[in-house]
Amino acid sequence: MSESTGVIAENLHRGYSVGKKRVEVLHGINLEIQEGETIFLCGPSGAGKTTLMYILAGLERPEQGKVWVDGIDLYAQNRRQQAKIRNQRMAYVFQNYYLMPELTAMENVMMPAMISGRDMAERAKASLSRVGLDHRLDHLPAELSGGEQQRVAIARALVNSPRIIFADEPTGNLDSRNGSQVMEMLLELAREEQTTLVVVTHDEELARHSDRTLIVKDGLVAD
Ligand SMILES: Nc1ncnc2c1ncn2[C@@H]1O[C@H](COP(=O)(O)OP(=O)(O)OP(=O)(O)O)[C@@H](O)[C@H]1O
Repeated sequence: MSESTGVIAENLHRGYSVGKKRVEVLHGINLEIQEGETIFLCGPSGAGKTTLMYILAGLERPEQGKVWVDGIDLYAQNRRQQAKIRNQRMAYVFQNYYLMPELTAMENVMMPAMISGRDMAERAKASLSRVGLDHRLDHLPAELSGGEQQRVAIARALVNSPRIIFADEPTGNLDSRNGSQVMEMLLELAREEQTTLVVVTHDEELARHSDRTLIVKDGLVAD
């Protein structure tokens, strides 16, 4: 445990073996994300943006290197402790929303609150209200537009007041108007809550919103 807050990556290496072939993706990445910062990870397709984000987010173990989250050495923790850190401090927004199809908007947003055992319904309602979906509480995902589904996913991400939100191509399935709206909403809410926000996108135009943009290329990152 160290005194620092935010996310620190030290010398991250990750590659994949497919059959006899080996692909080296990350070649020793070092970076520091301050608490409350909005950071975009950009770069060409296949450069390793998602791989890097998953490692920072506790979703994929690096082959070498360390990730510190609020001073905790993430991958030195056992699986249960890692799950607890993810549930208490982190939230995720994905390109495909990953809503449970058989649950209503309200029930989807209540899910992480149930896991962490807090008062569910009020928090879920408040969170959906913040993304402008008070009138869609009882709709199933299939009864919502793409933009609305992503707003439910954002409400779900916010419900436990996470320290860090990781968003992987959050506007990738939306047209440009809906995409901008969703991105602006995510940025505004993260700023209001002083939540650290890490966004992966190949759309450098969106990166104008960030405090800092890092380009992932050739296995390394550059400002
Ligand atoms: N599980 C896996 N097994 C084998 N190779 C993988 C695996 N996951 C990723 N890769 C390879 O690692 C490289 C980086 O993938 P990654 O998804 O991190 O890139 P990206 O920068 O997010 O790309 P995009 O913008 O196209 O989504 C790619 O060449 C991909 O084929």
